[in-house]
Amino acid sequence: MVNLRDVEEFIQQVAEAFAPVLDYEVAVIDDALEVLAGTGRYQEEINTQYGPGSMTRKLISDPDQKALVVEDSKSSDLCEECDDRESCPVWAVIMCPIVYSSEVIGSLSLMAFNQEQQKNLISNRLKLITFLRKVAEFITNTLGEKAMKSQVIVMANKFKAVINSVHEGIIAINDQQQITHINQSAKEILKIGKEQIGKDISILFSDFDLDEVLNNMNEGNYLETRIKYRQENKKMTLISNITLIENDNKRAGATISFRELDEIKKLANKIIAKDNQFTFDNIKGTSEEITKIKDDMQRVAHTDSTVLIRGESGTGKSMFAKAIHEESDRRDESFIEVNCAAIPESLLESELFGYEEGAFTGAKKGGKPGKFELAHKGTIFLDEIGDMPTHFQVKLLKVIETKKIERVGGVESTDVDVRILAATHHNLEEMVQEGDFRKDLFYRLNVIPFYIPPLRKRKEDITLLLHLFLKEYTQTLQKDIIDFTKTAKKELLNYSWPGNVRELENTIEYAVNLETSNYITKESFPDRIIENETSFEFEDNSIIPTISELEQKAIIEALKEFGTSGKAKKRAAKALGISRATLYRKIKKFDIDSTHIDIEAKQIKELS
Ligand SMILES: Nc1ncnc2c1ncn2[C@@H]1O[C@H](COP(=O)(O)OP(=O)(O)OP(=O)(O)O)[C@@H](O)[C@H]1O
Repeated sequence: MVNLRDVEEFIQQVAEAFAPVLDYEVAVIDDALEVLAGTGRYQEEINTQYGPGSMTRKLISDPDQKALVVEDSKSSDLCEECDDRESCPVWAVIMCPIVYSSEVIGSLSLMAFNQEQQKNLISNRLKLITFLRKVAEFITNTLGEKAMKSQVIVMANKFKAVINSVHEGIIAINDQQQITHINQSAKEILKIGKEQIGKDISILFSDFDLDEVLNNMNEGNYLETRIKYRQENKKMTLISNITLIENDNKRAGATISFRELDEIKKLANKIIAKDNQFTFDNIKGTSEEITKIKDDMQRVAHTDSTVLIRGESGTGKSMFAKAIHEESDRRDESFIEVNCAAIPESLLESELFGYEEGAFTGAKKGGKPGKFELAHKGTIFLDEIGDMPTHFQVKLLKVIETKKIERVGGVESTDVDVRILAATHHNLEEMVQEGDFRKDLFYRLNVIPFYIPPLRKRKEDITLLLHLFLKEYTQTLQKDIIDFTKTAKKELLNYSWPGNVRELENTIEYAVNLETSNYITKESFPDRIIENETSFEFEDNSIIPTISELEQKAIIEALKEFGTSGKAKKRAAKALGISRATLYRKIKKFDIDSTHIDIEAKQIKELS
């Protein structure tokens, strides 16, 4: 909101400048009816406030009035309501409004204090009104300029505050490549001060060439590129966004906003880690084997030694690798996972070691860092290492031994500080024998070996995981399922789980989806689980059922066949070749739930 008081001094100077020339007294009154400036008698009235009957009030209430003229203050209607009419020394007045944005914000008047002045004032009224209106306009313009200036200052301060509060470093340059602005973050990232202002940008970024940047800009007039920054001992790669500044369709300079590559990697890593939370706590299992593996891994996590994790597919090798990284001192740095089996042979080198610009047709501008570079200071997880082509194994071995990588098409090698974790389901010893895996690489990787036993070898974990996933999927799928029927559970415990935890999880998700009752029945299992049942029981020595299990199974089958009523149990006992009392005792011992058997028997009957 503008106020005439903002230019009070200027108005007084204006009044004093033209009052003597015109030979009238001048007064400027604001919209609070206070005298702001005045000459002669009015100088003493500065800051005096007029009452509501004053002429300025009349101008304010009717903004269309171009001017008010009092030819004789004693008889004019305009002075009728004025409190000072009787004592007023003024003979005649010409008053013009001072208008700002269509609102009257004050008045400018010329006053006659004797008869001669009165006569001249009235006879020159038209000329004087035109003059006063010009002066009023001049005051308004000055006020506008002042308001604009302070608005520009406020905006510049706000802009500065915003620019200084962002994490990106921002440097603005003019058309001559001279630095015009450096924000706070840029000063901190590059460890520079404002003494760089006015200098050529190449003093900071030696490779920077505005003409070249402009040639490579895309349609939105910006370019994403990497910038190398070297200063004394400091060397860093910046990920930058260069935007063209245009004025009247001509280039006026550019802004370069940037972040340190390492900083971005850390940030991305934190976000991913937060989402996934891969810690040892997320690896479920109470079996002796899993407990020991978790304990040992937590111990070796803090070293930089290479770890090779072996085990069948789906046993959780990737989970363990992520957990090692999360437990290690590198947890705040990148964890880069590479599935060696999924990368086409021809791309392995550029994916792992990166490439320089122009290394091959289709190579990206500015080149591309490889997985090893991205994992710098962090961990690289080489999954399915057994599937890495033999000719590439030599290159990998060299990197592991020298801790240096060379980008495809590059001439310089770069140091990489990376902890290596690897995994495979292949029998690497056998592969070494067959000549499919290099012996030297095997030894380099097999520094700390871990073997994750298959699920069928740790029945305790099957039970635990069954219930964990059942709980998880009943919640996710919003089903009202309480448990597995005993038969269903047994079926699952007897299954060989060739796909291990991954297969178990999928099976439970499948069953929870299909199940319509409150208990998971074996009918909700995928066919392979049921079909695999018998072959498995005698296939693997480790899971030959015990006599007690067979006994339990026979009792359940008999109860399903004959039913669970008193009479039915008598018949079941007979069929089993045991006494009724023995049958009751065994039902109690094996905790066989008649309700489940009834549900299942009913469903079997309905299906048959
Ligand atoms: N102990 C466990 N606790 C909870 N979930 C597990 C466990 N082991 C494996 N999983 C789950 O099983 C699935 C397979 O795990 P992961 O990918 O780590 O296995 P893998 O051994 O690396 O398999 P592959 O060799 O096929 O790559 C994942 O969904 C994982 O969450």
